[in-house]
Amino acid sequence: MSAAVDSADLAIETHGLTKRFRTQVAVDGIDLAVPRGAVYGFLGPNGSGKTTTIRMLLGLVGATAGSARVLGDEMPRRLDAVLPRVGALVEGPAFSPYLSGEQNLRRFDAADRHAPSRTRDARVAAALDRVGLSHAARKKAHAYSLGMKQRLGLANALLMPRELLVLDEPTNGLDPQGTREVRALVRSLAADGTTVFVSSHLLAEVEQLCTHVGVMSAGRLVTQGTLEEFRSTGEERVEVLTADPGAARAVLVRLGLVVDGVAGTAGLETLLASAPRPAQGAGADDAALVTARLSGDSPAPDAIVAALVRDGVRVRGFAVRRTSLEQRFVELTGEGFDVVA
Ligand SMILES: Nc1ncnc2c1ncn2[C@@H]1O[C@H](COP(=O)(O)OP(=O)(O)OP(=O)(O)O)[C@@H](O)[C@H]1O
Repeated sequence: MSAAVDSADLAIETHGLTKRFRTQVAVDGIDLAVPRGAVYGFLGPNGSGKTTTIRMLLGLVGATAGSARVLGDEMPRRLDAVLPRVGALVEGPAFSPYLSGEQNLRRFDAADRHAPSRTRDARVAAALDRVGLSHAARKKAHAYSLGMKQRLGLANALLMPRELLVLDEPTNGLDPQGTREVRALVRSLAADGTTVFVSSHLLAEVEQLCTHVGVMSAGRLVTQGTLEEFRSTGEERVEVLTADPGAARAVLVRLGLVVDGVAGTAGLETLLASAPRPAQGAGADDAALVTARLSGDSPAPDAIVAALVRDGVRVRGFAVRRTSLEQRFVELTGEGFDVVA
């Protein structure tokens, strides 16, 4: 799905990246291409290999095979040059519950040999401000809500200027308010031009936040590209509710559509929900639903209806539907997605 992009324009690039645990292949030869400036949603069901990929990108675990470049440098060989430019939120940082948010950040910053102590106070204050925690800077971390803790984790990732943020399920376990806060923060960081690589098992989250998407399924990257490309690859189908399914099928075939099937009345709920109620005495009992795929050469929907009517097909309902993103994900991964926002 994705067009070739120059390596220099990529914040993350992997080739055949693989991780095997004993007999299990957790990540199976993936070729990631994350353009600089993108908000890249790394989407997949639980256990599909997202965290393992992120851990390899950050040099937290070695790859079994393949290569990875982060911000143009090979990982993990150039770890020391790369990591200072990357802010990461992988598993929540181990904050000390009895220190304040501010004290926790100072402690983490002091442990970072790239962080100048001279500017520490200002940088800690700026990071707290950035994530909206200035008011709670002196509060002990144990008194923070989950959303606040997650924002403190992001503040930690932002103590130094970063070119790339890598966030592993940043809204996992948060209540709706915390989720909104973290998403708004990610959006504002992206608006500053920071490349964001964010994993999620929530389709709605990726739709709301991301410019690009990569979909993992059982260790494989099954698709990647812009969100727009992804939306536009959904197929369009026409659905005809009719008492003359045989004649309808013949017309659709003549017009060059690929007829998927003819369903009995059991499958009609979706169409009936959006179609006008059949007139009395013309109930759906004797009707069937004929579905067919549209292609680029297919006539316009109104021409299809006209052709059906011209041939005497009694059309009781007609709809054009595009495969939803959710259906696309299910098709790609063979698994149901958690689509809760
Ligand atoms: N250290 C490990 N040892 C053995 N197997 C592992 C290890 N880490 C991960 N796995 C396995 O690799 C597969 C991928 O796990 P991973 O955590 O990368 O998936 P994920 O997409 O991030 O899922 P989740 O959202 O649940 O974290 C899983 O089957 C997991 O059990």
